[in-house]
Amino acid sequence: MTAAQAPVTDADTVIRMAGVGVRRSGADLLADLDWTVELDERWVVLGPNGAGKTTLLRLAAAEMHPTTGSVELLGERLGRVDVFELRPRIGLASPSLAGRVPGDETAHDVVRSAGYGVVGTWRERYDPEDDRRASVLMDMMGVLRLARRPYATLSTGERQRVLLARALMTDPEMLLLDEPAAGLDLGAREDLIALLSELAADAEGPATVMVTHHVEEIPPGCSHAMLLRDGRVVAQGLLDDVMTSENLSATFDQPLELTSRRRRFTAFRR
Ligand SMILES: Nc1ncnc2c1ncn2[C@@H]1O[C@H](COP(=O)(O)OP(=O)(O)OP(=O)(O)O)[C@@H](O)[C@H]1O
Repeated sequence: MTAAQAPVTDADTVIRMAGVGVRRSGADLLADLDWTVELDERWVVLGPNGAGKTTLLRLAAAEMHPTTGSVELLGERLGRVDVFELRPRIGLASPSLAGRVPGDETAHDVVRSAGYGVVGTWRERYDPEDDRRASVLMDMMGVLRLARRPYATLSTGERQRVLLARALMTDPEMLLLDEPAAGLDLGAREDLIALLSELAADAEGPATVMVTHHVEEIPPGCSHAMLLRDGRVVAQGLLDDVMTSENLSATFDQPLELTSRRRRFTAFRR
């Protein structure tokens, strides 16, 4: 391979976006976005409703293509790679995925089918190792006792844990979480944040990108942050540099005071 043919991304870069724009119906959902995520980084993406967070995550999940610019995921350029080969290397838990799970599917099947990049068991063939791994992950997430329950009968918090186990099923190189704490009660939210914090601390764990609306949900151990507003980056980089009252105020377009205590954030209007 000549130098010109060599992949532009080094092995530790899991996401590289350059000059990315996404345009739909004449509107810029994302514009002029440059972003690099390394294997050992744990990102949070924060912004108000409609900022473009889910669009960004869908690009990172190889679920859509940019209108302009380039997206490289795990060393492969979107548009030049078979996304069906790429997707099992990416763990995704998102409301849109949750909405596609057939209600009568058991929790165990929801987790196990991730290896095939499908929701809903169809004609896949599973080996005992798939079953074992699904059980180990469900145990880790505290939902093993619910393995035989239909997904539709689970509570919001139980579903989130099942989806997290599913996202980890393929031992992904990157983990993408879209509002994992949405709809959880205080205890379930704190349990989830503790779990995400543990994952973040695992040096062998995947690069992680978590989308949220709430600074309270940022798990200790997050290393980087991106603040988005109207499809544009307000600030991005090391968490401590990005998470300031000024940046947060600019992102949510109101005077906000950001405080942190024991590696957790709170924000309120001044
Ligand atoms: N196909 C489309 N055509 C036009 N606008 C769209 C389309 N899809 C999404 N949008 C708009 O793009 C913007 C960004 O959407 P996106 O779902 O990425 O935002 P978000 O930051 O995840 O929002 P939320 O926090 O409310 O989930 C929104 O204003 C949405 O209405």
